[in-house]
Amino acid sequence: MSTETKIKIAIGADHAGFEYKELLKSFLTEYEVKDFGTHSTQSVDYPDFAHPVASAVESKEYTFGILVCGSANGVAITANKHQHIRAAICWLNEIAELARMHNNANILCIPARFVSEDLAKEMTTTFLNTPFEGGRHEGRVNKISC
Ligand SMILES: O=C(CO)[C@H](O)[C@H](O)[C@H](O)COP(=O)(O)O
Repeated sequence: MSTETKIKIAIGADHAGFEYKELLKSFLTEYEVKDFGTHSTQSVDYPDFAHPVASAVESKEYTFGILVCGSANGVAITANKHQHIRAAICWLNEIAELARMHNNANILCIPARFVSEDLAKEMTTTFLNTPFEGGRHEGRVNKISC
């Protein structure tokens, strides 16, 4: 039994992202993942699930967040209302990489209705394994918070 501490991930979705959330939970075996819901495909309101994930990351109890909805717009708009959250909508693997390298994003937002399951998994792996570059990007990121 490894005693190595696992990186903690907060994950959430609305009904449109539910199936991808379940897919990613089963994929993220190397992490400690907390599921903030929703727990079915019954229609729900995305802010009810994006806010708790954003709060969990903002508190630093969780290192990263993953949010999934149909277009990713709803969860991203909601999460970015939180002062210390940088939620990035990603639809290409390179965008997920740049979200971490250049923007130090701490929440990955996935548009379930517009990307394949394989791409969702690829972007998640990239996002979680790409460090922030710092340097010229540090000052830019520090200017984001009002
Ligand atoms: O916020 C969104 C749209 O920009 C999300 O994609 C939601 O998942 C979507 O609005 C849900 O749509 P539905 O018709 O209620 O399933």
